[in-house]
Amino acid sequence: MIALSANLNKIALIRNAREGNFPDVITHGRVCLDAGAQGLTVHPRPDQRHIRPGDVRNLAALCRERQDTEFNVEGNPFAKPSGGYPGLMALVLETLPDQCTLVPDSSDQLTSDHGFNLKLDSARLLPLIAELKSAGIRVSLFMDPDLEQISLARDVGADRIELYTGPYAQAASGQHRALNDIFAAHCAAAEHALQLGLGVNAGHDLNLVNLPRYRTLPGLQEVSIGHALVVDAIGMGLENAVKAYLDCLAGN
Ligand SMILES: CC(=O)[C@@H](O)[C@H](O)COP(=O)(O)O
Ligand SMILES: NCC(=O)COP(=O)(O)O
Repeated sequence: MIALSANLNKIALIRNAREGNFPDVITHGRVCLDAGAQGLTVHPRPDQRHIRPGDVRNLAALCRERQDTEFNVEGNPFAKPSGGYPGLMALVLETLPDQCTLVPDSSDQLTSDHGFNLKLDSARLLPLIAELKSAGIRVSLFMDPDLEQISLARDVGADRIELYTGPYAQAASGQHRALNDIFAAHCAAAEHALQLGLGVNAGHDLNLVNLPRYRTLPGLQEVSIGHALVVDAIGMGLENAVKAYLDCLAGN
């Protein structure tokens, strides 16, 4: 069974558009879990454009009180603390999520748009990954489907990789020839990761149109989906949107 981890970034983005706490991120996280999502994902960024440190703390408590629910916190471990943002490592070691997905985003990026270059970052990542794992946190690295880089992910001690599916999603909305090539590259990357003993997650711009094919990726364990999930929820409601993604992942 492929786990659905609902990303709540965009709920927080709407909340931050006004003073106050409406919509309440925790309430909508609970709706996702009650609808059957196996976990929640957030990506607290230094500029706190959406998820804030308090959201991470509150969602960690929500997920802890529920059986078989995973909390996944994403972010760049090298981003400097600023304002009320304590830094990813401090926030994750304080809240102890089930999984931490390290992402090489710079602070000024609109969104995540590439995986790690471990030829450059391995030395800096090694001690951080060791520290997270010693705290009992599963570590996933946000990666492009590059076999050499995925081998380095194993070498630096990652438990899983998260395949960046942005280019796949772009191809799925355009010319199909590129889509076949890109999906084949993702399948080869997943097979390579599995042979190395790495788990395989995936995410970014997955939606109800491109997920039916992507769910056939060899050994896929978890997808984290937020942007399209929240857009779909505008039309069908959040509970129904979560159930639609779960049905899609189940092959219905
Ligand atoms: C790493 C990734 O692809 C997403 O998890 C990320 O959370 C997207 O961030 P925004 O929601 O800020 O675009
Ligand atoms: N890691 C991907 C994620 O959490 C959500 O990405 P998106 O669905 O908001 O593009």
